[in-house]
Amino acid sequence: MIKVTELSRLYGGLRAVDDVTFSARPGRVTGFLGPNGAGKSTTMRVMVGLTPPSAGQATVLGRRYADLPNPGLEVGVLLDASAQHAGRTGRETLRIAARTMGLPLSRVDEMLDTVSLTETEAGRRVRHYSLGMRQRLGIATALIGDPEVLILDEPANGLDPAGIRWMRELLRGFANRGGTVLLSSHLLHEIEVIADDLVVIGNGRIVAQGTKDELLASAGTIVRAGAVADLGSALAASGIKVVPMGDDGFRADADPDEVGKAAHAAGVPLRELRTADGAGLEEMFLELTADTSREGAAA
Ligand SMILES: Nc1ncnc2c1ncn2[C@@H]1O[C@H](COP(=O)(O)OP(=O)(O)OP(=O)(O)O)[C@@H](O)[C@H]1O
Repeated sequence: MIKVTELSRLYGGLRAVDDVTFSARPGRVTGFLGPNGAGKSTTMRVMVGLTPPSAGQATVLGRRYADLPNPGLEVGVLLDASAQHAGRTGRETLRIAARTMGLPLSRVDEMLDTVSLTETEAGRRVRHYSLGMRQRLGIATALIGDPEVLILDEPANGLDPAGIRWMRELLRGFANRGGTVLLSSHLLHEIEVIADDLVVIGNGRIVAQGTKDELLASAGTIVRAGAVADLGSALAASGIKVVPMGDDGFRADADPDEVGKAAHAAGVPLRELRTADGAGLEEMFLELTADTSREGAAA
């Protein structure tokens, strides 16, 4: 369990993290989603004691990270795969992690196997690793202490499609065994396929949170018609809020039944009527973060 309570972190006048509250629960993968500069990394750095909060707190398994006696046995962390010591081999990196945590060195081979780094690759220096290999090594280091909680910042960066699928299955298995996973991403589709719960952040503030299913359900209905102006009037007359989609339709804040009835009552023939589901999450993400993303601000 990870709990973040009324957390703020200021850099000079900038509120990088602004009164953020959420939790990540055991048995679930929680996706921490937001555009560049939203405050994801800062929040995660506070969680693992690398950055002090300006206000509020973050606890892992009921305690501040700094108060965990042997944190690697409870929380696996991967914040920046490129920050690993470039002069060490993969195997050395894992041996040091195992020694620091007081683990048998047999864990090193187990972890190399888990993340599919070969014997030869494990013998190479990290400076010669690709980003994807560094991510695998970082995940191996995070998992070596057999922790209950995983905190991963953009773990899919640099992984090829097969690597992304592998990681997805690994994290799913971890959560299914009762583990807590928090992973950040600015890649909506990556998060959408893996996460059970979502926390969306923009400009340091939480803009939406809930189960993925709840957020998808609240994404509304896609509706299109040849007579798009008439459709707009019909929906407005029924008190249904809409956002334009393309030049012939809307995303409506209502379920398809209501939208269909409103169009039917006004005699507007429809081209399309469906729940927004998967496609809606992207739109919701862009909408929720429109005030906060660079593109939104520029627009
Ligand atoms: N040490 C620091 N000093 C000053 N400003 C900082 C520092 N660390 C982060 N910031 C600022 O805080 C804000 C949030 O940054 P953060 O790295 O947490 O965002 P992020 O959501 O992880 O973004 P990305 O997806 O690009 O990694 C940004 O405006 C960033 O410039």
